[in-house]
Amino acid sequence: MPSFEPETNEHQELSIELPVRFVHELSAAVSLFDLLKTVARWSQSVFLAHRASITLVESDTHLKLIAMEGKEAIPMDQLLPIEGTMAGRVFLNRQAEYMADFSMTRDLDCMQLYETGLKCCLDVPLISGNQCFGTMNVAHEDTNAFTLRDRLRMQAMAHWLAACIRIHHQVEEVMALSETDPLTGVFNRRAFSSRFASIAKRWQSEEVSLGVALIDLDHFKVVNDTYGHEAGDKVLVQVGELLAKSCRKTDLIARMGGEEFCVIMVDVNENGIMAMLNRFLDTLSKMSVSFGDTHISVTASVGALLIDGAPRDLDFLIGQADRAMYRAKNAGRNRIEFTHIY
Ligand SMILES: Nc1nc2c(ncn2[C@@H]2O[C@H](COP(=O)(O)OP(=O)(O)OP(=O)(O)O)[C@@H](O)[C@H]2O)c(=O)[nH]1
Repeated sequence: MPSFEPETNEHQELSIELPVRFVHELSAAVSLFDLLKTVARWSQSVFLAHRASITLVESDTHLKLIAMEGKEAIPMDQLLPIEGTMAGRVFLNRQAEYMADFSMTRDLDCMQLYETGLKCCLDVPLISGNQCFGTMNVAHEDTNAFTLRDRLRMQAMAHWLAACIRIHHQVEEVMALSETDPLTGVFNRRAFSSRFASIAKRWQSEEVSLGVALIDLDHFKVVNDTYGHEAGDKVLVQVGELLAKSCRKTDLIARMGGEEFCVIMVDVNENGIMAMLNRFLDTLSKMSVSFGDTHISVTASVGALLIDGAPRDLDFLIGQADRAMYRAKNAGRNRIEFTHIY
């Protein structure tokens, strides 16, 4: 495999000329995916390549093809193993590689490119700070089609792209934190309202039924007063975990505040709602939270709704569920009060 000579000051002075339309399209990209697609598309023309692609790390063992332009030599849904591929090696070693002639290659990805008539490729790592996020790749139908200058230009683009990916990940982390209840890990009330807005759209357009359950722990003040606030926190964490286990993956679960949780279920019926909630209450009443030498048990009261008719706003639903939940409290707690709204 031919390697490039080391960078010199002269190389550092190299400039990259980018088509103005490329820069305009970059500024129009509204998501990371858009940005990667735009870069792949333009790198094909900037480097006069027959194929350009971008991979991002998917797991300890695989890269994922995220954007591709030109020859579809490797299917988009195929995960690339890090072991045994040139892209994987570039990712692991964090160093650009140039395969000038595929006829001798033993790398799985290069062999796949070779089968479709491509003869050489240039891969550079996407590095920002101390992290490598994946690789940028261009391939050509002629052997030895890329130059050192191409590598330096592509590496510079990859550094810039990696910085964008890094910032995107940081924004995602901050957003996840701002949406999560720090104690239990379920959504907080703010996230609940914004996620409900998108559920409401589906509710409106597909006319599916909606289930709501407001779950309030019983006599939780006694738990705090008897065992302390820390013990109460531990109970809340385990209730959140049990609720997440009891619900479907598609259900929206949030801690509304204090010892109150809410679940929104799309496309459900009365039997489904009641079966889930009964299972939850039953497991909860048998659950024992250990705290030091003590074991704490709690129960909950639930106000449940099924709405079959026209969509309603969130305040109305919470108000109705709250009323049903208080009926459950007044009727002796550890039970469900159900209301069907047509
Ligand atoms: N440990 C802990 N306690 C909390 C938290 N948020 C609210 N609480 C407590 O939850 C308790 C709620 O008490 P109440 O509103 O009187 O309700 P309750 O004792 O559960 O009684 P009922 O709802 O009528 O069954 C209060 O003692 C709050 O301090 C929290 O984050 N951690």
